[in-house]
Amino acid sequence: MKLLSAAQTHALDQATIKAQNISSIDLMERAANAVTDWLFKELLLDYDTEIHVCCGPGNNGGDGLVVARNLHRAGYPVRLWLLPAARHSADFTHQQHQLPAGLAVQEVNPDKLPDIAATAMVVDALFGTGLSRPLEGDAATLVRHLNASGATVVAVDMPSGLFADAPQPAGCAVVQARYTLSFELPKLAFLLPQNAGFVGDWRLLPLGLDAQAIREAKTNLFFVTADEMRGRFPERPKFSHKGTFGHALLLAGSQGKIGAAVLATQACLRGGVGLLTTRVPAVGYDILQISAPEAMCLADPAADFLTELPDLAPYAAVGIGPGLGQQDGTREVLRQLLTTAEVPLVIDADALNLLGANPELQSLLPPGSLLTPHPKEFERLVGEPARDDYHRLEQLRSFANHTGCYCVLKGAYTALATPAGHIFFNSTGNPGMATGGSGDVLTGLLLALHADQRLSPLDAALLGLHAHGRAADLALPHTGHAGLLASDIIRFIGPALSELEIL
Ligand SMILES: NC(=O)C1=CN([C@@H]2O[C@H](COP(=O)(O)OP(=O)(O)OC[C@H]3O[C@@H](n4cnc5c(N)ncnc54)[C@H](OP(=O)(O)O)[C@@H]3O)[C@@H](O)[C@H]2O)[C@H](O)CC1
Ligand SMILES: [K+]
Repeated sequence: MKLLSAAQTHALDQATIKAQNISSIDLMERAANAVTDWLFKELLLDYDTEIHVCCGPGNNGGDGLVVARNLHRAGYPVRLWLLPAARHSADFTHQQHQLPAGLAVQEVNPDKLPDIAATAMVVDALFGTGLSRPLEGDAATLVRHLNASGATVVAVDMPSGLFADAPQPAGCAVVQARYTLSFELPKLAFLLPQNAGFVGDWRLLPLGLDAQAIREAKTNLFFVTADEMRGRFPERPKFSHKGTFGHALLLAGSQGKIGAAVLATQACLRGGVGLLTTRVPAVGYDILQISAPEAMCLADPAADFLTELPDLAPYAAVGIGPGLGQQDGTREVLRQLLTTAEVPLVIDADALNLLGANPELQSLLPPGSLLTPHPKEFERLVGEPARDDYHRLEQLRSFANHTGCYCVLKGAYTALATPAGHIFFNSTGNPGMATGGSGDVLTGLLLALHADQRLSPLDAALLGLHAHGRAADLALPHTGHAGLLASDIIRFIGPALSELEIL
């Protein structure tokens, strides 16, 4: 799915109106009816629920007027609040004239704000994609009042005060929605951790936007859905053999962190690799052989950390990082790998920290490699803290661009930046994954997919991110969030990948 800017969203509305030969009022009715249907279906409102609908002066407010009308007609006791404004949009004014006589309408008085019970439901239709500056004055006062009420706030299209595609200054008033009901395509703002407290759970409602206009809209930001991933993992041909799926090499583990090597090894095996050799320091040999008998184990001559790079000739892809430690000897293994590898590399964890601590190594990164930092590792890699999540995305894009590598930024919506400047947000996964070892599992899985000769580096990365989150989602009913372990994710890699084989 494309992520479009506020300006592009507006253009898409106009294109839809033209292509479908409808009026802007028709589109507003569709939007507001979809919101009302959702409220009826998902919130199961009682007829005595206190409902407040707060409307701003533009078309977001117009949507709110139609929602209030619908709720009133359905027999709910709705109170409608209008924000004082010098000008209103034409469609707002049109909808204001359609309000039924019995519906209570009041202008918001900042000196006597509405009484809102904590058990009430508030529909926030103050501002949407037309927000042109941070909220202040009456609008900010009302928003702070809504947030303090403790009521369940359902935002129409956007939590009011939040920009769709740019940061807002710290401390300015933004609605803290429990739900945000947006239309057809998500907004970039929904995917960034800094906005989680405003957006709440977001949903996309159908609006019937013009498919051709969506296809033609230019963007380098994408939200990757399950529908888009389905069928992208090729089924195994009947006459395949283990060579078809590649022989991978994993460099991992150090004294006290052999578990990371085990997890990455098991995940790589479950990711369908043809053959896997794992290189661990000697201390890990027995552990690995016992816990992952399907993998070959190549022990380093040193006991506690890696000091020698094996001959790379047999391998289709190499992964490095889980539990590696940052010893000088291991740094030299990384340096040698970066200068000699001619196959795709997957670089994680301490290998990233070594790249951060030794920036001269970064110029050796073979183009096309995949790096998988979490935000702290990414900060060490680029050597500069980000101002906010939007700035961090720009840093990510620029890093991928100047190194020619694919770079992940792990999070609730893990982002993948490509050398060409695209950013793909993953849609699977859950908070149970915030636990030690889940990154090691991702590395192992990504390594398996990079060794598979049938997949491009981009598809391998997208499939791996999707399947990793999906495996955790499949594990969740068995474990709950708190009880989810990295090894539970491994158990469900197979089923998660199978889902992606079928169109
Ligand atoms: N496809 C769709 O998604 C559809 C969306 N619809 C809804 O329409 C809104 C966008 O409507 P728009 O009228 O463009 O914008 P808003 O309603 O968000 O706000 C515009 C008015 O608000 C004023 N404004 C902007 N910022 C502030 C501020 N900080 N303080 C006070 N007033 C502000 C703005 O005035 P300007 O001075 O900036 O001109 C406008 O008066 C979208 O979000 C959906 O909810 C349609 O219903 C159809 C389909
Ligand atoms: K809103």
